[in-house]
Amino acid sequence: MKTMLRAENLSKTFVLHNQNGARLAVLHNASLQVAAGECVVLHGHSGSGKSTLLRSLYANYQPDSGHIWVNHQQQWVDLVSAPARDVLAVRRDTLGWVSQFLRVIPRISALEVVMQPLLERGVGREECQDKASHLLSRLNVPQRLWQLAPSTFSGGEQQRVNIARGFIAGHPILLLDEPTASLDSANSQAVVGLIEEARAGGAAVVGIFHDAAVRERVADRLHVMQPEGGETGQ
Ligand SMILES: Nc1ncnc2c1ncn2[C@@H]1O[C@H](COP(=O)(O)OP(=O)(O)OP(=O)(O)O)[C@@H](O)[C@H]1O
Repeated sequence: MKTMLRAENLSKTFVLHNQNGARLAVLHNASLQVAAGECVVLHGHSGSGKSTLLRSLYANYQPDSGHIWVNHQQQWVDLVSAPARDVLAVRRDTLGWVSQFLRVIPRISALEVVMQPLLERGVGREECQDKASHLLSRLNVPQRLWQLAPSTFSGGEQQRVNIARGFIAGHPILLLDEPTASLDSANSQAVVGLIEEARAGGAAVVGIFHDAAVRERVADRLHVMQPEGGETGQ
């Protein structure tokens, strides 16, 4: 199967400058490969570095060493050393991200928030709107909310807008940070359905899922984080 994402020997130590320079070694030579059509779930105790690894894969955190190779339009790009404009291009076309929380933009409607990643690719408004409506319906976001800004939505409603936004562009690689954390079981099932479809369509998925039932259903493989600040592959 085609490899889409290859992280090699990632190390990350946080230095807390405002706390006497305390150092927290979180990742030590973490390596991970994900193929098209595969879902790898990061697994380990609280504080073992799952979010740190996932954020590094999205280039939100800069590792101290190592490489993050992304198969971007048939070319390998190393996110650790790529210039910012290349990171943005990879995020627009190849690497999708669903965070735990929606970053709400005042006065922008839920529909518009969901459409944004596709609009940025130059897709026509009508098609974006159709896809956004379809996703919001699947995720049970009531139509009366679609034209409203999500700032007043419940936590679960905001999260479902966030998930619709994360899935709309059909990115070939998807990074999912606890996408079902604030959802009830019916809505979790809807998200699981989206993940399964994305995977069947060839997406490479890396995720964190605290819900064991969701994890067992979506994971092809677990990537076990090594306790005590170290970390190993699979
Ligand atoms: N931005 C940061 N600055 C300093 N320390 C951080 C930062 N982000 C994470 N850490 C530390 O790194 C360690 C790993 O955190 P991380 O959030 O990656 O763990 P996790 O496995 O995702 O945990 P959980 O399952 O509880 O969400 C923790 O000890 C945390 O305090």
